[in-house]
Formats: sequence, C-alpha cells, structure tokens
Amino acid sequence: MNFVLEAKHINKHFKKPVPFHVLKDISFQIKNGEFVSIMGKSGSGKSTLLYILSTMDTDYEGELYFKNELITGKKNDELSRIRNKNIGFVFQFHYLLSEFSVLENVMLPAKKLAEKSFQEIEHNAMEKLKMLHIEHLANNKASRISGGEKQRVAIARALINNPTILMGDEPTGNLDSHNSENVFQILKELKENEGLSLLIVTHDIDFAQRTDRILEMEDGRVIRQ
Ligand SMILES: Nc1ncnc2c1ncn2[C@@H]1O[C@H](COP(=O)(O)OP(=O)(O)OP(=O)(O)O)[C@@H](O)[C@H]1O
Repeated sequence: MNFVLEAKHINKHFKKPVPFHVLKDISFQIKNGEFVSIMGKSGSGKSTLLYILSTMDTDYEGELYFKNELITGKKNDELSRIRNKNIGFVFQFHYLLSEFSVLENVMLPAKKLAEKSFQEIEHNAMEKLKMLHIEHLANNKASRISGGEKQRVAIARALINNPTILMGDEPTGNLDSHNSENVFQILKELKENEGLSLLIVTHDIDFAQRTDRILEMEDGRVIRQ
C-alpha cells in the first residue's frame, strides 16, 4: 500500500518543567489523496503530534515514514530538504511578511529551495494564486488584504513547492464562519482537483465531519479513527 505518511509507535516525553509522557504509542497511516482531520480537547497533544509528523520536531521515539521512506534519524539538513519539497504547512496565524506583496510572499519558499529561475517561480506563484481564486490580489501589500484573504495567501505559499501533503494547525481558527467555509472548500478542491493529501488539526466539528477521516485524540493517544 502506498502511504504518504506512516507513524509507528510514536511516543514523546517532555522533560521540563516536570517529566510528562505527552504522546503515547501513536500509530496510523495517511493514504495518497486522503483528507484527514485531527480533533481532541485542548492539551490532548494535537500540535505536538503535528510538529513531529511535519519533521519540525525530531525529539521523539518511534518511526516516521514519508512515502515509504524512513525519515526518523535523518540529519537536519536532509530533513529540511525533504520538508521544503514535500510538506506544506499552514498555521492558525498566517505569518505573512506584511511589507511584501502577496506575490512575493507566495514566492518565498521556492526562492529558498533555489531550484527554479525567478520567472518560473513567479509563474508558479501566479498559478497558485489562481487556484485559490485570489490572483487579483497579487500586487497588493500583504498588510492590505482581509484576514480570510491572508489565510488563502498562506495556503498558496504552502503549495508553491508542490508538496505531497499539506498540514495545518487550526488554519481556520482565526476566521469567521464564512471565511472558514471558504478555506474548507479550497482545501477540498485541492484534494479533488490536485490529489493533494491533507492533515488538518481543527476544533471545528463541522469541518472535521466533512473530511475523509477524523483522528480523535485524548490524553496523548489516538482513541478513534
Ligand atoms: N514545550 C513543552 N514543554 C512541556 N510541556 C509542553 C510543551 N508543549 C506542550 N506541552 C504540554 O503538552 C500537552 C499537549 O500540548 P499540545 O499543544 O500538543 O496540545 P493541543 O491538543 O494541540 O492543545 P490545543 O488544542 O490547546 O492547541 C499540554 O499539556 C501542554 O501543556
């Protein structure tokens, strides 16, 4: 079976301020093109798990496979290359550079990867903006667009290197219901039209119920899938 992501027996302990077993024997897989949400009470370990799955946190026990390749134990520079090419990440807060234009913000991760010419990156960035129906905002300063538009720009930026999977830590958490629905529809289109896999932490039950599968967390464990 071809999985985009496979977690096997993930455990994590925080040592400070007091020893704490935060993630307890977590195992699951995400199939190609699957849209999975993670739900659970505050403090159940959702963000901690997402940071491990996105390779940003390497301090854990267990094994993580990305497209059937074991990535646990790889060195930081190799992990960073794997992450930049394969994983897009969207946060609750958009983290756009406010003095840069929308287009410049979207181009940044591709410039960092430095595999394509400026013209090619610019063309790809415009394509992503079109995909998210915000191409008309390309030359606006990021500080001069609405909250919902900012989050769509953040998604376009996360897609610029054509990742296999898009991960999000409450990407609709700061949005009103209209903009939240808008972002959900965009994510669904990305799954259906582009075959993107998605893994999204959310507190919004309406959002989660419309994804392919919910991973429900409680006290550091996945209690239901
Ligand atoms: N760096 C850290 N050191 C020690 N404990 C931590 C650290 N980060 C998080 N924790 C604790 O680990 C537990 C899980 O935190 P986490 O942020 O993963 O939960 P969450 O399910 O994402 O919560 P929320 O829905 O509120 O964002 C919490 O009890 C939190 O206080």
